[in-house]
Amino acid sequence: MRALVVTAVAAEADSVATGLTPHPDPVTPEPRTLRGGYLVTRRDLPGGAVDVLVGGVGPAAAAAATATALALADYSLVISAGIGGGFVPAAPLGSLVVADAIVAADLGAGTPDGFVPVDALGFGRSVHLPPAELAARCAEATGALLAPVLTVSTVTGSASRAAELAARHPLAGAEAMEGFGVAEAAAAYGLPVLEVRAVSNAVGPRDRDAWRIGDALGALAAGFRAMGPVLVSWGERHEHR
Ligand SMILES: O=C(O)c1cccc(C(=O)CC[C@H]2O[C@@H](n3cnc4c(=O)[nH]cnc43)[C@H](O)[C@@H]2O)c1
Repeated sequence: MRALVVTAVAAEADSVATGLTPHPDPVTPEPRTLRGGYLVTRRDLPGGAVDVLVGGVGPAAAAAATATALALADYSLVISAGIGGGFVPAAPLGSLVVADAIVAADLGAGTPDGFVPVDALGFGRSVHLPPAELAARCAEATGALLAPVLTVSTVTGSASRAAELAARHPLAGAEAMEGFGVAEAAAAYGLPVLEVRAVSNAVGPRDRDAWRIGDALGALAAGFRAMGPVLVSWGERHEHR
């Protein structure tokens, strides 16, 4: 199994790499290599390896970084991972959400009758579906909520916006900014995609003091520690080469 994990910032990449390290050493800085202009940390797993790449914030940066990495190396699975906003109470602070759907929640057109998503406009897709079995196994192994994860270009900052998104996506568990970009690049290479988010804040009124980024990064590391064996097993059962 050769997985590419794409995060927005280095702190998220460090959490993922720590989770995939059997005996992490908190003192030794992570050795990173530069590949195609992006910082990458390598983790070896039984029967394969995971490359953790720092791709930047937002769907465009994530898509560019993912497509660059997929053009330079051969992967069998792509994962968008990082912190995200949780739709509470379903996804409380410090919890994990594994996407059963990766949704472009603000890609489309505003009309007098409301938002029309890009697929309804006839210009492409607004949803990517992870492999159902793999997503379910990852959620089970990590204790995560299995739910749609929304990709937005602007962090929700009001109760009205949160309500608008929840009304359109009543099952949504989390909101972030990179998943759909990663998924579009993965789809271009015919690769399966996952998204895993650790909840750092509640989706709603902007309250920076309420963000718990440190706790979310810890949950992200724990999540990848639990996911490691699931990824290895899935690779053994789904890769015949
Ligand atoms: O409102 C602020 O000033 C503020 C404070 C801390 C972080 C931000 C971000 O814009 C972080 C975006 C970054 O983190 C992910 N993320 C985390 N929570 C959310 C959210 O509620 N909605 C969307 N994205 C979120 C995101 O994937 C980015 O990588 C702002």
